Amino acid sequence: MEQESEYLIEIEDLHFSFGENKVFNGINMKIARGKVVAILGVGGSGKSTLLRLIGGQLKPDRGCVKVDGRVVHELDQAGLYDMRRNMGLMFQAGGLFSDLSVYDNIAFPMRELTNLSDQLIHNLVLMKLHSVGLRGTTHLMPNELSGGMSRRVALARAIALDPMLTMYDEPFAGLDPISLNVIALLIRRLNDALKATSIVVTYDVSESLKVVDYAYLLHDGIVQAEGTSEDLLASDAPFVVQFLHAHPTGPVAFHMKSAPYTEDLRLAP
Ligand SMILES: Nc1ncnc2c1ncn2[C@@H]1O[C@H](COP(=O)(O)OP(=O)(O)OP(=O)(O)O)[C@@H](O)[C@H]1O
Repeated sequence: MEQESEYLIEIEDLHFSFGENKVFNGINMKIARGKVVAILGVGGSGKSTLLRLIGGQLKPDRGCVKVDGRVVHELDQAGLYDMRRNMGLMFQAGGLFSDLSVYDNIAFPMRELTNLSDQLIHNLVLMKLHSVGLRGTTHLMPNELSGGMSRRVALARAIALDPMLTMYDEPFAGLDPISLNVIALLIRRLNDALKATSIVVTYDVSESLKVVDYAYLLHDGIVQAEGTSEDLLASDAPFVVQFLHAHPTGPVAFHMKSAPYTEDLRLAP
């Protein structure tokens, strides 16, 4: 029997463009099973695009993403379905269904993707809500929750089917510092309790580095730096220093790539 790799995700020489816009120019990553890994980068550096390549919603131009040993872009429909069933995704700002109660939001993936009985679903929904500290909110509608609470419900929904991989896209965006801390610790705790693997995509460096095992810094289509939180915090590489300490000047330019200003102005009517 083939031996299981230590790595759940292996990304090899990944190239990807949206038309002329080259988002990845040869990315390599290895994400070990059981770990919580941060993908860090400024807005537009391709973090969400990377999640879509891992989930098989996009296909690489070159290179590949392997999940659990299988090349994602070579999977057929059944293979993709099977893989996605084992992935939990928490979108930016939670993405709860606004017309479903908290209970029904969490039951939704169980009803859609399993044949579990209503009784079992009931118990599982309560267990998931209990794990995020919100068992008392089953009857509430999303618009009755605070930002931090709705993020916790979204987290419970992301882990509804005990996924082998949970991907969090900007889980901290728009939260107050206490809620943010609660979510970060929950991501860590749930990952360890489920013996799962998690990817956290975020620009929130300080919060994520407190709870992750490893982090990758994306910029200009490549991995600019990687390492444990300790490695990155101790690094004196200019890019890492600028990014970690949010300096407005340094290798990360304020302006997006564009034609020279004078040329652009001349084009104006
Ligand atoms: N569907 C799309 N079609 C065309 N271009 C896209 C599409 N989605 C993203 N892009 C472009 O790809 C690049 C990477 O975007 P992406 O959303 O992955 O970055 P990000 O790091 O997640 O940004 P943010 O933190 O702001 O969400 C950007 O230049 C963006 O404009």
